[in-house]
Amino acid sequence: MNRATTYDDKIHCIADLENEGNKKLAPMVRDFYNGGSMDLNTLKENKSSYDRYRLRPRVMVDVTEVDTSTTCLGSNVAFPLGFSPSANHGLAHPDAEGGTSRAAAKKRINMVLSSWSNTSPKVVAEQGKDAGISYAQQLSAVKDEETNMSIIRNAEEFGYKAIFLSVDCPWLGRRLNEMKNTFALPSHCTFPCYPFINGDNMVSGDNRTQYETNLTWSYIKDLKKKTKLQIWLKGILTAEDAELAVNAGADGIVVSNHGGRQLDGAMSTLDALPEVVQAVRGRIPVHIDGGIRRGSDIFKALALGADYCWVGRIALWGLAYKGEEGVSIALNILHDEFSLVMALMGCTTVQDIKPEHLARMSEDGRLHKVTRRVEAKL
Ligand SMILES: Cc1cc2nc3c(=O)[nH]c(=O)nc-3n(C[C@H](O)[C@H](O)[C@H](O)COP(=O)(O)O)c2cc1C
Ligand SMILES: CCCCC(=O)C(=O)O
Repeated sequence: MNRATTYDDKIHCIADLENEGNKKLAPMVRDFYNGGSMDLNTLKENKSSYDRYRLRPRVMVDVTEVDTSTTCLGSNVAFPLGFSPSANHGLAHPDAEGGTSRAAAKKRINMVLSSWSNTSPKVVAEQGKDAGISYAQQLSAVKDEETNMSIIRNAEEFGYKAIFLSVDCPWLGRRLNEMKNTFALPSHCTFPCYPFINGDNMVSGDNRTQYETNLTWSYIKDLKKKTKLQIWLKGILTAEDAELAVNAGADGIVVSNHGGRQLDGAMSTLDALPEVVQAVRGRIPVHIDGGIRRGSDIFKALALGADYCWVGRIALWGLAYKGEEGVSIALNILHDEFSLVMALMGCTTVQDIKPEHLARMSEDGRLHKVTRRVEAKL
């Protein structure tokens, strides 16, 4: 591909999709999707961290063929990107999670379904059954273990490959937008994983929706005995917890801060990534989400040691803009951008992407070539 592709008369990059998608949303939904907790510092840092790295391109490489494919959860995928779990796709467009899933299947990338989805896990997985992609079920463990297990049993039955346990939300973050807007769900939004909810309140006093506050490492060991599905931990930010996660038997880690919606002031995920990668030492895969908006961001995360990237809000903006088609536009943009960056960086396979492809800008504006050893020091 030598010339840039046009996708849609209004959408040429993810920033365009964010603008146009947001225009179609009611303010309460727009703020719920885009917002984070408290002062939004972590939310902003997730994005700005990517700008602290510059690319060190290598030239005079034959880039006639660039292979962006990789493997994730046992599937060969088109490029190292998938959909993070995000609640309430039905607020963006009637296509909801089914549309997101069809777009993922068309592009051949993986998807994690939120336990707070408005579409059933069965229907979501059916959309991609012929595409060879993998689905994972996200779980925010609630106090009632029967409810947790019913979600896991459904995931097993409908062919999901893994449970992504969110470990960063024993208490829900303080999201000021939801307070200011008195966030309430429209009556058409239901939660198939929590079929007993029939009102506008997602997290009530009921044990079946109250988050479990006493999750500790033994929970992972117990869970591993109860299901054959892989157990991934989503929301790890430190080397210490990465080591404990490996010891507890986690099958993978997602370096995540919940898109800046939980602990404001927490490290950005790109800043946390090197210490987690170093602690894990290749024993299990390390993935990342948060703030990824361009193909070059995916490249940077891989160069710092991530095996795969996930995006949350981009799917929501795509859905808001044009349903499933909007999500496909987003994926085509990101895939094309990533292919182009690989070519211009002199990389023809994903395995070619190395720390040496980056320089980090320090506070005094100087650039420092990245090596795994230097970067792992905080
Ligand atoms: C509207 C919204 C809802 C979310 N719901 C969930 C959820 O149900 N479970 C979860 O683990 N993470 C949830 N997340 C966090 C995402 O999985 C992901 O970590 C985050 O969106 C990544 O950041 P990004 O949006 O900058 O890509 C949600 C994020 C958003 C924006
Ligand atoms: C009640 C939690 C909703 C899903 C979630 O995790 C989020 O909005 O970030």
